[in-house]
Amino acid sequence: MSFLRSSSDRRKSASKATRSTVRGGGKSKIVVNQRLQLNPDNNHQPESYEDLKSNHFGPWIFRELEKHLPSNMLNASRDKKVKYMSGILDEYLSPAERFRGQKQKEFRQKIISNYPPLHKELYTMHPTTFFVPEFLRAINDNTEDSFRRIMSEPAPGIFAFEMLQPRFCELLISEFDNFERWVHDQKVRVMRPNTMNHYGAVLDDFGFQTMLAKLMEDFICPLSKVFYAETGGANLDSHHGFIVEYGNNRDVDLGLHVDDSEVTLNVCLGTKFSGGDLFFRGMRCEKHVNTESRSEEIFDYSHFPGQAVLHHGRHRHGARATISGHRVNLLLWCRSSVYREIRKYQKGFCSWCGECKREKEERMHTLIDNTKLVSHYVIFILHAHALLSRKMT
Ligand SMILES: O=C(O)CCC(=O)C(=O)O
Ligand SMILES: [Fe+2]
Repeated sequence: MSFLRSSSDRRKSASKATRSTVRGGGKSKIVVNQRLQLNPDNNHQPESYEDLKSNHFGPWIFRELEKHLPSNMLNASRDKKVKYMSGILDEYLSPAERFRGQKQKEFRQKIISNYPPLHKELYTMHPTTFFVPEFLRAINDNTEDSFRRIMSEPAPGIFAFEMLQPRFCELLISEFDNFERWVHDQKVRVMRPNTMNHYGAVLDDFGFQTMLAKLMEDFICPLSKVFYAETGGANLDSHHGFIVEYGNNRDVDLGLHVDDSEVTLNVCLGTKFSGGDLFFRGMRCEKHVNTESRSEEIFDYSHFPGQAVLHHGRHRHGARATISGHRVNLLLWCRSSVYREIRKYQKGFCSWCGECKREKEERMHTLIDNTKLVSHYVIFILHAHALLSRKMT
């Protein structure tokens, strides 16, 4: 999903949303539809859209867009505003995206209206029962110092901290098991979390969308604004939340990959297992995703239940084989449509990609070497010239 799509699409949609051409008497004139105001009303307090079940647009986009509504819409009912804004936002989607979105919505609605949850209390955010007190305190204090007090940064850009209460982890695994049993008994076909995990489930598909949106908005965004501001973390606006599962008759390991996310939260839920270490191999842009790692980029990490790891989605990583037991993790891929749009227009070296940095350094060295060579040559010529002119006099 991307909020603003390719440049030509965007231009087309934007002009559709703001003005239309009326032909009459051989002349054409522009009629302003007033669907949005160019300048936001910053004094207006937008509604909360946390619970919105939009497949494409996060609550953040609706909140920002609300400030651009025409004045007669600003105080309309929330439902009316949602309908109005969805109508405008949908113009930014391709027919294929709209179709996929509609299918996904129907699929989710079907599951949600039939699946009986086992632990209803998990489906709405209860910070004090979900999180350990130290994590909550750090988020409430909301400063880089308070975050760093509870986090370690064992390798650049990778943060580890205790996050979830043991009881919450237990209940989430039990809810996931219950869902798996239901899927099996009802012979429902479900989507797996991604192309690489063949087990596990998408939490957003069976009722967790609102809770996970809140998890991202209130508990991950404060961290990502500080630690990943330059790489999309400043404006995360959608998520993909899922469970992965390894062990006997399940996935064994996960090969080296990058996530479809700007920021990834990976929390180990349990249970008892050996092996399953995470391994990291440095950040790479799209162009350099398959290049070699440098020794300083190689980093392995042992995860334990309740422990969270936060990393950039383009930080290459994987999970080693789970040798024994059952390993279950909660993954939240957090995305920024604004950042993705900006990236499309960025050319040349990428400041965070290890290979771009290496290429840049190499070019700098070549440039310096060439400059040195030229200056040596110039000095040599000057000397020779001086010598010759001395001899001639
Ligand atoms: O198994 C893990 O902990 C890693 C999972 C992961 O990287 C992913 O699903 O994207
Ligand atoms: Fe991953």
